[in-house]
Amino acid sequence: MAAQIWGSEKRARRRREISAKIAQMPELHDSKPLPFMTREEKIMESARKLTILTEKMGQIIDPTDPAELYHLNNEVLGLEGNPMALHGVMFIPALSAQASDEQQAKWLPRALRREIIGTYAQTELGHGTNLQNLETTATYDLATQEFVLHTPQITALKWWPGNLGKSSNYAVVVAHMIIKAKNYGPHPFMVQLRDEKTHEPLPGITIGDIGPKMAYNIVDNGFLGFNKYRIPRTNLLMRHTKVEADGTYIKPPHAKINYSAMVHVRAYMLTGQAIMLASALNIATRYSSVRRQGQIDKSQPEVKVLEYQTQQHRLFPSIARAYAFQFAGAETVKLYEHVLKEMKSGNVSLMADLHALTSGLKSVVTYQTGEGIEQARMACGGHGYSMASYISEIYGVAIGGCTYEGENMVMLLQLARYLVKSAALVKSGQSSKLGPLVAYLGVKSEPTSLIDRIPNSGFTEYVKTFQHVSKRQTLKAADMFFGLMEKGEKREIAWNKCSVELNRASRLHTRLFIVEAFVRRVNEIADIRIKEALTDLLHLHVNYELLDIASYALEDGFLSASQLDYIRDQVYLYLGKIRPNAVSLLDSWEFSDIELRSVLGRRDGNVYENLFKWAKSSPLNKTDVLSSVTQYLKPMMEKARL
Ligand SMILES: CCCCC/C=C\C/C=C\C/C=C\C=C\C(=O)SCCNC(=O)CCNC(=O)[C@H](O)C(C)(C)COP(=O)(O)OP(=O)(O)OC[C@H]1O[C@@H](n2cnc3c(N)ncnc32)[C@H](O)[C@@H]1OP(=O)(O)O
Ligand SMILES: Cc1cc2nc3c(=O)[nH]c(=O)nc-3n(C[C@H](O)[C@H](O)[C@H](O)COP(=O)(O)OP(=O)(O)OC[C@H]3O[C@@H](n4cnc5c(N)ncnc54)[C@H](O)[C@@H]3O)c2cc1C
Repeated sequence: MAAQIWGSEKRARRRREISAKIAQMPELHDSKPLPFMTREEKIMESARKLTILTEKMGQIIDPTDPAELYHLNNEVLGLEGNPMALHGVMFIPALSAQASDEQQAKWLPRALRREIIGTYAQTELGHGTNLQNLETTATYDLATQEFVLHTPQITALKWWPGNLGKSSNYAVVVAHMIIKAKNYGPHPFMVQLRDEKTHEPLPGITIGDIGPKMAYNIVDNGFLGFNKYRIPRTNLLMRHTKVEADGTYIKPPHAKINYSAMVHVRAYMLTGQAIMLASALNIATRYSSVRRQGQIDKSQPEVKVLEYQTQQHRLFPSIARAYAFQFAGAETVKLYEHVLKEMKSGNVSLMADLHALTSGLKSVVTYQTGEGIEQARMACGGHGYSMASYISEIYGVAIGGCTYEGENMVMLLQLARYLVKSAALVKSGQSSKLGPLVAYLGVKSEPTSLIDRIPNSGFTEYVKTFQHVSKRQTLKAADMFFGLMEKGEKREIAWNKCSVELNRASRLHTRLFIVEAFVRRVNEIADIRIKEALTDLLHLHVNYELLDIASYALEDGFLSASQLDYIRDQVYLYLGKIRPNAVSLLDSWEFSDIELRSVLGRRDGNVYENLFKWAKSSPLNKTDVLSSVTQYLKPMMEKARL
């Protein structure tokens, strides 16, 4: 099963080997539990481990393999980020995709050797979503052949970029490029921020940390202002766009090609989200099979809380989602790598499809991951609320994904633009022009679902039902939009008035893709036992998801009330079938105790003793009487007694 999750037996084996090596290297372990550290201590601890990793990485992993690097990071540095998180996640990908060969030769080896630390600085205090209204300017000075970076007002301060505040000394900065008074829109520039020897900010740069956040507090998300700060013309990233010495602008082959670093993260973050969901579920499911509370049959002893159907209903559909996201994420990464290769050789025709797909997936996956992790926390009762469970940290990190790389509603609306264009093709009789991901929009469906009518139909009838609801909602939302425009409404106003319906279509389309990716994967599996276990999970997934969106299928009679009862019964049937495999389905992800960082989710199940040990190690317990008591509470009580 681990081979299915991680992509191959070799990958699963390598993960195990890497975890085993890390287990033997105490210098790479947290020196004390992260929740007991201050933010400064955590950053220091992370930097300490990071430098050891830079030295010893080659002994543990193949540093050129992103999957091994990701695993090493998760084990050693953890989810809360690290002082170089953005260096790998966005700085290097931005340089790789947007810098010319000559620029790459100059900067990439230095970045890869970690001679310099970089980040991606795009979002500002006043604007994050609407890139057209970013306010930082890069004005070309023809006389000196330099760009002058400037922050005209406080809202133009860069705000949020990870590791910008304290750790990075370089950044890819996105600024509006102005040449001879003409604004060419946002473009990426390579900018040195700090002196390489002293790490002091360079003159003309104002920089710092934006303060503590809901989670991710090891990352020094930062602010950055420029006061007429000059960089050479050749620091504009010039793989796709060029500016010649005389100010001549050569436009890129696709208007949005400079957005590729964002698409990179949107594609790769899906499996990251799946891992976080599976981690929280691993903790909750293990704990639920240790925790005994109450009886189902009063004549019997107390049961493990995992025996309760409500507990299974709370956890198991999310287990199915974690697998579904992992499989959909793996497919998306493959597609991304393919499109990137094509883009590098000048073919930009697949960018729109990839943008639409990753926009929808990013939104649905992060939202449902957040939901699943929060349910996992509640499933652990009181102990879930303790930082000893570590679930709250996983939650805080995971839901950051609903916001970064494009706020979820906004990204769903990006997918909706693609769906509406596709609907227009269907309406004008041009279904043959639909791309493969939306081809179903042009296919006539049966009048009613055959879900419970065709025995042994595999998952075909389910897929058809998902296709039907997605198609219907897409065409309905598109009709609403076209209808408003026909009535004379301006395009943008009509769009806004339909945007809730449009986003519903985007969610349904994305959920269909996730179901299809799961079905594709299960169909590929040769090992009978693995196939059986995953088929059970897929049954739970399709029935649970369908129940969740049933109103769309009920409103036009595609599903009947009796079919809904059938689907509900299937959910209960598969909850019971999955119960014996539940812990194994999560243990198959092979998270080590070091990686999980959870007292509650320990592999050995020795929860209570370790919770007590954890509580005793709280800094508050170093002394029996705190100074808050001697200074304030004790005098107060004494005064009251007089
Ligand atoms: C390697 C491992 C990675 C693991 C990762 C795990 C964890 C990550 C950890 C921590 C977080 C780290 C980093 C976070 C970083 C950031 O958040 S960086 C900042 C991200 N910011 C955003 O995402 C901003 C969101 N806004 C946008 O993307 C754009 O403004 C928006 C697309 C909303 C609109 O752009 P705009 O230029 O204004 O668009 P127009 O209205 O002019 O045009 C829309 C048309 O353009 C098409 N389009 C837009 N984007 C793309 C694209 N990327 N590719 C292809 N096409 C694109 C769009 O489809 C429209 O086309 P039509 O007009 O409909 O044909
Ligand atoms: C943990 C974290 C890490 C980050 N790291 C980085 C980084 O490394 N580099 C970087 O540059 N940035 C980074 N960011 C910033 C992040 O990319 C932005 O916050 C994000 O893109 C959302 O933009 P915003 O803050 O402007 O939200 P807003 O756009 O102000 O969103 C507020 C509300 O307005 C709604 N809204 C906005 N526009 C529309 C619209 N057109 N239609 C409908 N609704 C709309 C949204 O849906 C939302 O409900 C990070 C953010 C976080 C939380």
